[in-house]
Order: sequence, then C-alpha cells, then structure tokens
Amino acid sequence: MTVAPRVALSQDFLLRLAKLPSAVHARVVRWALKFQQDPTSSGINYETIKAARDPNLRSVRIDQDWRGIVFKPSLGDLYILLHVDHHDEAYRWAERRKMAVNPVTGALQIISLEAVESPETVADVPQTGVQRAGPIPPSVAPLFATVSDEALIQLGTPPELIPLVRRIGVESELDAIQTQLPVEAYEGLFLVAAGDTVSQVLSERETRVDRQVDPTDFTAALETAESQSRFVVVSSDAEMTAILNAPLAQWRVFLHPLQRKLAAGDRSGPVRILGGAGTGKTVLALHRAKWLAKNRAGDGQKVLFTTFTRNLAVDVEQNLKSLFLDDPDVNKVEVCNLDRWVYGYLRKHNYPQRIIYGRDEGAWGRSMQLADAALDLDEAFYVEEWERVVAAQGVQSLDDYRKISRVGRKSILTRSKRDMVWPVFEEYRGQLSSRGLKDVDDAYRDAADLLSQAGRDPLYAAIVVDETQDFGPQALRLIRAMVPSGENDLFFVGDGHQRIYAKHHAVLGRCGIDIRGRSRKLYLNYRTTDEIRKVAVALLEGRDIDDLDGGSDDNRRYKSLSHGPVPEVIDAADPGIGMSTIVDRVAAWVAVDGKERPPSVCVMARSKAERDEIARRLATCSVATSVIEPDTVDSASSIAVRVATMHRAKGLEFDRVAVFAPGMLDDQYGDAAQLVYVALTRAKAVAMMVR
Ligand SMILES: Nc1ncnc2c1ncn2[C@@H]1O[C@H](COP(=O)(O)OP(=O)(O)OP(=O)(O)O)[C@@H](O)[C@H]1O
Repeated sequence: MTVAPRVALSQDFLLRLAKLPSAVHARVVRWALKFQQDPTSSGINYETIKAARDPNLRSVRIDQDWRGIVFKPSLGDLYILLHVDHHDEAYRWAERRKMAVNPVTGALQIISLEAVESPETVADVPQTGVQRAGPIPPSVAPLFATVSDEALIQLGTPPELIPLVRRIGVESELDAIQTQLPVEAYEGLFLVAAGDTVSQVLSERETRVDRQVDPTDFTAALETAESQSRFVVVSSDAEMTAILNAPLAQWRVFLHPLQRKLAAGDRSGPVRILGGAGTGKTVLALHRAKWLAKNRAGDGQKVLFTTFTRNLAVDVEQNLKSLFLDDPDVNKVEVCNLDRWVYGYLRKHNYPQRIIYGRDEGAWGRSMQLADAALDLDEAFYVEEWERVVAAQGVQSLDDYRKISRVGRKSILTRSKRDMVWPVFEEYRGQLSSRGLKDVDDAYRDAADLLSQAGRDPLYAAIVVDETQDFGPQALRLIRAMVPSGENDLFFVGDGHQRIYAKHHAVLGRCGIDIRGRSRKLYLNYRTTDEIRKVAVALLEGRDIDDLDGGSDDNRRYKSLSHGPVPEVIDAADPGIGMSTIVDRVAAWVAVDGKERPPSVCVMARSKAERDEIARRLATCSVATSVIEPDTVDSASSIAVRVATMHRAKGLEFDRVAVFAPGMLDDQYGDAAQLVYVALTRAKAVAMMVR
C-alpha cells in the first residue's frame, strides 16, 4: 500500500495569499490546487535555494514572477507550502528562515534567523504602538533571569531564540518581539512575566512534556496542538479549495493550542471557559459543537448550541455552516437562543400561559398598591427585588422568601420586613396568571420542572452555551435540566466583564453545575489591538468582576496579537457637541477610505433614539448608513457605515468603531461600564469614544 504524500499550508502563506492582487491570487490558487493533488508531479520543479541555511527549503515556480517556498524534508513524504512572493523577495524570505522541532514540546516552528543573528536589537517590528526593543539598560534585571533554559523551551521558546529572550528587560520588549516568537512561547512568557509559574502555565495548557521528541520527525511534529496553530494538513481538494478561497477565515483552520485541546476530546462533566473580549471563546464553542456532533452524537441525537439573544444565534448558525462546509453532520447541531427554545418546548407541552419578557406595567401597578407605606421602600427597590431575587431565584412562597439569601442586594431585610414586602410579588404573579401571562424566569422554571419528570428521553447529547454571563439562575437551572449529568454534558464560554444584564448575575455551582477541575481561560485577544484593549480594560478598573461561579476574575493577564493607534477618548461636557464630534470624525474616516473595500465602520450608542439621531446626522453629511436593527443580520459585506445600539452590536466586530457614551461611565453600580467595554471591544483596528 502506498501512502499519499502529506501536504500542509502555513498560516503565513494564507495571510500572504489574502494580500495578493486578485489576478495573482487566482493563479496561486490554481497552482496550489495542483500541488495539493500531487506534490510529486513532474510539473513541479523544486529549486534549491543556494543561500538558504535550512537545506529543506525549496523554491517552486508559480509563473514568470511569483515563487512559492516549500518545506520538503529529505526524510518522509511531507510538503509544506510556507510562503509566496515575487522571485527575489521569496528567496530572501527563505534565506532567513529555518524550520525546527522544539526538542521539548515537539512542535514544529518557523524560526526567523534575523532575530537570532542581530545580537543587540530585535528585528523590525512594523506595528505602531510597540516599542522597539533595544539593549537592556544596565539598571534593569532581565525579565526572565530566574527561568532556566529548559523551562523557556518548555514554554515553547525555540532554543535558537533563548539569547534574544534573555535580553528582554521590560514587558514592552517582549511585546516588540511577539511576531518573532511562536504564539505559545509569547503567551507563556507574558504569563510568566505577569507572575505565573512555568508549571502553572504548563498545567493550564494541558501540555505533556515527558515524551521523547524526535527532532527529525517533522510529520509527527505536525500532530501537536501548537503546530496546528500555524500549519494545516490538507487532505482533500474540497478542503483545499475552501481554505484557499477564504484565506482570512483563519479561525476555521488555525486554533490556538488551548482552543484546539478544549475543542476535542472527552470531559468528565461541565466545562467553563473564561476569556476577555475577542479571545476566541465563540470560535472555540463552534469547534467544540462540531467535535461533539461528529464524535458523540449518536443516531438521531443532537448537540444544542444556545445563546442568550436571537441575533447571536443567527450569527452562530452562519458560522457553523462555514465550519462544516458540505458536511451533513451540520444537521446534528441545533442552534437556538434559549427564549425561543423555551417558547417552542412549552408550546409543545400545551403550556397555557403566554411568556412575557419584561414587566407587565398594568399588573405591576396594581400589585404596587399593596406596598406597605410604613416600610419606606421606593418602587425601584421592589423592581430590583423582583428581578434580582424573587424571579431570578425562583422564590415561590413566603416561606422560601424568608429563607433566601439576597446576595448582591445592598439593603438588609429582616424577616418581618420580608413578610410585609412579599404580598406585592404574590399579587403580581396572581395578576399575571389571571391574564394568562407568565414571567420568563417563572417559565424557565416550569420548563425545568417538566423536563425533570421521570421517564423522558434525553433531549440532547450535549449543550454548548455561548455568552454564559448573560444567563440568570433560572435559565442556567433549565439548561442543567436539558441534558443528563455526565461526560461532555455542558460546555460554557463567557466573560463576566461583558455582563450587560446586571440582573442576570448567576453562580454556576448554585444552579447544579459543578465545573470544579474543568475550568480554563483564554488569554490572547485575536480581534482588538492591544491599544484598544487596554483602554477598554481601564473602564472596568476597580469593579468587582465575577468568574460566573462565585469567584472573581481579572483582566490583567490578557494581551492582543495586533497593534495600532491609541483610541481617542473625548470628554464631552455637552452630549450634543459630543455627538457632532463623533459624526464629524466618522465622516472624515469615510471621506479618506475610498469606495472599494473600505474598512467596516460602526457607530454605537446606548439608546435607539441616540442611534437614530446619529444616523440622521451622518446622512446629512452624505454618509451612507445602515441601521442594524434587533431583528436584522448585519451584512459583513455592506460598505455603509453601520449604526447600532451597544446591545445589538454585541458579538459583532468592525474595523473601526465610534462609541457615543456620554455619562455612562459615571454609573458605579449598574451595567453601563460593561456595555461600553463590550462596545469598544468590537473594534479590530481603530476606536474612538465620546464619554
Ligand atoms: N485561533 C484563532 N485564529 C485566528 N483568529 C481567531 C482565532 N480565534 C478567534 N479568532 C478571531 O478573533 C475574533 C474574536 O473571536 P471570538 O468572537 O470567538 O471571540 P470571543 O472571545 O467570543 O469575543 P467576545 O467575547 O468579545 O464576543 C474573531 O474575528 C475570530 O474569527
């Protein structure tokens, strides 16, 4: 039996491909498809590169001008397409590169010899906002002085780059060489610089470093999760075509090593993944759902992918289609926001009431007439007590209300006061019931009760939950009841920094969901520049952010992979002037962007009224706008400036973002700062804010 040669592509090759002029792009794609079908074909000439330091690098002719660089080791039958460029540039690139297997992690790494060979300064770092690393001033102790060479290699540092890493004195110098380091090494080093121990980093990564590595076995090296964050083995024409035609859809192909590990394999129970904005939580959830559908959903079984809002479910559905391509197993994943799911489920079970998603003002007003004036509690107290305690925790009787812990409420209520307050809530439920209505939290509870009745078949093989921070306790209890406890049952991703419905604060452990020992964190922000990330993080400084399970989370260890200008933050004394500033700035962006493939722009405001006023003012400046409504899907290919509420923009991303948030950061206790954090972190490259 003959084994077909292995063909792989590097991330760098795809990034280069995405930037080529369209005629060249088409030629390279045609060539690469032939290469994938038979890299040994006589039509492909592998030219030796005389000045190359790595004897396994070859140049291949694509046309008169363009060359590909292929890694073709003498042992094994492996071909990795690494790079594409004009003839001379391609040769120069290859002369300065070397492929090597990390002797401890076993990962395949591309080493830039420029970085190794310039002893005093670190090679060029093109991004703005990053300091160039220079020689360490004598007063600064090297940052990794106490970390052994062995430990640096365990973290993923190529041995050749150890002298470079040893010269780093301050964190900005580490950031300056980020592009020279494999992603796992950069991440490991910044976590250690932030105070983690090497063994903490390794155990979080689930990296085993106790196996024998053969540094000449490049094919085996491709199997590690680290290698797969930068190389993809392509085994069919269809796969190759899909990858080449969407070279920027990197998330489908190259996962962060931890995303890769968490997406596949069995877990003994519920898993919780935390990560700041843009760290690839949704991407991980999509890949996890795919793995579960393909490997753990038996005949007739499905995996449920659920989110809090309908918009996000629509986005997820589209992304799943692109992840599964033509694979019919896509039908094994059901995508549904929880409210829609509950509505359908209860209807199927002849639930007599209609669910309401906010307060019914008529019923509420009548119930408030029972409020005891002697208590001196205002209506806002009753509203919050209903939303955050009674409905949220499913309190059904006075007896339960007397005993419930009112965590997170500022006021203390004695037993006798609780007795005096309770009639308002009881009346409200009665008022709703007499009109055939049910509050959504109560409906979740009823659905969970129905589900837990004995004898029902499990509805799903597993459930994947995105944006977990937005689900309240009743929603989480219901999700728990929707799948039997056991292996791979529940997979949660979320971020307490992005909780934009403060009343939905929940603790997984108190909803019957035990994540102990199965909790991980993603640290690398793939979306936002580090400059925007830092400004967004500063908005939440001093606030207590939870980890979805009753503990606290912090934003300190995250880093972004890209850099750009520091966002402009304008303090507007007058909101009207602030709005004019935003409109002028966005109009100026659009004026210079040109009409062909302009960067995507979104302006966000808190309310619909502000949103519409901004759209109106932009239109008077002749800027084409498109309002993203709650029920419409944003068209990523639209060239109009998008205008949206901050709530609607959640989960989306744009090249440039302008946030209109006058006064929102003054609110110390509500969810306004979180909302601005969400809005600002939708930006990939450029952001501005009026506050
Ligand atoms: N491994 C990866 N390689 C390249 N790009 C990635 C990777 N993972 C995620 N991304 C990209 O990073 C961006 C953010 O990813 P994603 O939406 O999954 O993050 P998130 O943590 O869910 O963000 P948020 O919480 O802010 O909504 C997306 O553009 C996604 O395609």
